[in-house]
Amino acid sequence: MSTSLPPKVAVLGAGSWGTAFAKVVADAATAAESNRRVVLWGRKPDAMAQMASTRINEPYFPRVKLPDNLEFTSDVEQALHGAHIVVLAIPAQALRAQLEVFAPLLEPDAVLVSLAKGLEMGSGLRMSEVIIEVLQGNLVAIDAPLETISGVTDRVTVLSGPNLAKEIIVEQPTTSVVAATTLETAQKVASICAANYFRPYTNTDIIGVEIGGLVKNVIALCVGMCEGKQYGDNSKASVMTRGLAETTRLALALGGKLETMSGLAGMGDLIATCSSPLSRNHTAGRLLAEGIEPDQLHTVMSQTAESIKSAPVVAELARKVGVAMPITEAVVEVLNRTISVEQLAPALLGRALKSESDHIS
Ligand SMILES: NC(=O)C1=CN([C@@H]2O[C@H](COP(=O)(O)OP(=O)(O)OC[C@H]3O[C@@H](n4cnc5c(N)ncnc54)[C@H](O)[C@@H]3O)[C@@H](O)[C@H]2O)C=CC1
Ligand SMILES: O=C(CO)COP(=O)(O)O
Repeated sequence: MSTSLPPKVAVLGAGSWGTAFAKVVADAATAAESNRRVVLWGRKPDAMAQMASTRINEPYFPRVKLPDNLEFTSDVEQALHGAHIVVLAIPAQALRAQLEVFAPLLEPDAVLVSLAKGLEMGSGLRMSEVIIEVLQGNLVAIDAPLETISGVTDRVTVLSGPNLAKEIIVEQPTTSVVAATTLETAQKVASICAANYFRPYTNTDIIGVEIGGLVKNVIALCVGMCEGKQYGDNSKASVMTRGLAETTRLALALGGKLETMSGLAGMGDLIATCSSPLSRNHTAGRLLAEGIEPDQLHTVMSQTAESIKSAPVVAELARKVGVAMPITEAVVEVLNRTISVEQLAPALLGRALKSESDHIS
């Protein structure tokens, strides 16, 4: 990358979180009096042209004027040219196909930041694993040196935490976590998104941060069902707490760290998503309890609720590594229509009694 160009961040995906996060990065640049460029890319040319002229993302945040230093484009080549940090705000199941298009256009030293909270159907891979696989595949295809190929791992980072986009877009204060293989890379990413209403922490537990973020969506779906059934706070607190227990079991089995699960990407995000009517996963659960069929959810909501597709993949991964995840299994049964929402509580409460500290089941 030429040193004469200003630093540049590209945010790919102009949905709810991509737009809100691009605003965070643009505001962070202003606060730091940096000449860093921030570009938001979306796949729909008309929508991006309208955003460029009005500075408003009408379908998602019709009342929010986006910052003057945020650029908009539907031309991915233009977005990625000179970008030293590339943020991926594309839903989990679409990420691989999109990244295969983006990969040849990336700057060779670009750091990637994954915002998605899901597991890939079919492969069962976490998003950081999908990104590494695609980027390395692209480098192998062009016969890149081995150290360049293995170096990809250190350029892939994850950002997760209690980050409801609808709160962040109106600048309500929050925190988040950036995870990378090295603290140095995590700090580099944290430095471009530290705004006066957004405080990113850093750690090196990519597995824990990703598992916390994606499993809490499944738990939020279950809490949403409680909400829809008008169960009270005892029920919801029980699902959240036991949900964190099974999330922790899975994270540890995969190599994640215990302390991550009581941090922002574990407990923090779980509390935010399970408690908030703004959460799409929580909303999806409530709608199921109100009688909407699982295959109608996406149409009714018109926004991504990752747990609908990730829940069966989480359950499969847990079975593969020998971890019991009863709440996740029960949610999958509701999504498959093997049991009804009414049968969810009896199915969970009727299991054999056990010690609370039993880490196996
Ligand atoms: N909205 C939120 O509050 C937060 C969302 N996330 C995660 O961020 C990810 C993205 O979610 P949202 O932005 O909320 O979803 P969204 O449903 O608001 O937007 C998704 C965007 O991706 C675009 N898209 C869909 N398929 C695409 C494809 N094949 N290629 C390019 N673009 C495509 C859509 O056009 C849309 O603009 C999800 O994994 C979600 O779990 C994480 C934290 C907060
Ligand atoms: O991940 C989120 C908050 O941290 C957003 O949750 P939803 O995808 O359920 O809206």
